[in-house]
Amino acid sequence: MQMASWIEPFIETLAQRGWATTTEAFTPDQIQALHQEAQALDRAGAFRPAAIGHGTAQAIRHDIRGDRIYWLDPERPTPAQTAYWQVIDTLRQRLNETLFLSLRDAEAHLAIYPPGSFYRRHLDQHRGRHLRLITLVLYLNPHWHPEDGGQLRLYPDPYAPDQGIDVLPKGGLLVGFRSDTIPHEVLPARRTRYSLTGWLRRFDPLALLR
Ligand SMILES: O=C(O)CCC(=O)C(=O)O
Ligand SMILES: [Fe+2]
Repeated sequence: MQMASWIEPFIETLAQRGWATTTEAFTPDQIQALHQEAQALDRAGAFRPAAIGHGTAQAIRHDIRGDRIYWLDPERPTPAQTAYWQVIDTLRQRLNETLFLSLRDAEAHLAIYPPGSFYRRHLDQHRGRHLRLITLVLYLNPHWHPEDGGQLRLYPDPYAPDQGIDVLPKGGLLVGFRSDTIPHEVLPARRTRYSLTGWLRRFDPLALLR
């Protein structure tokens, strides 16, 4: 199979400036299928309020993070999720080959931000745990406009830490950025905002002890 043409420039840009976007990773049909799945799962009550922190320090804090989430089970993918994992895995392998990363696996959750909700500025690595290296956010929102809010604001420049770059969460857009170095936030959404967020993780030596 020929390598999808978006992958090489996406990885090169990600390596150079720490973040990259593409609209070519998924077809409109794939995005629509994932969006419908998210809505059906939500109607079935499958989403849970997202917590902050890790382990026993977990807490629900709507003043920090107001989305609800549904973790995908990579062992039991739906057809729409199979297509998603294939793209994520191709990207993971290609990142390993070109940047000599040792990305071992991925985890991903669907997220729904109801109107008025947001996620304050943060990094995607949990304190004391450095497994997540690359964050990949795929947006599932048809017809999203600037007045709908919900922008992802990235702060990629350590020398201008408050200079943000806004990304509109339009359906079909995939954003990748370094989980360890790029602070980011989700601005308040004015419509229900759908996304599928994945993290590429390196090998966890502690897993051998469990
Ligand atoms: O949905 C987004 O644009 C980013 C979400 C995020 O930062 C996270 O889930 O850690
Ligand atoms: Fe994040």
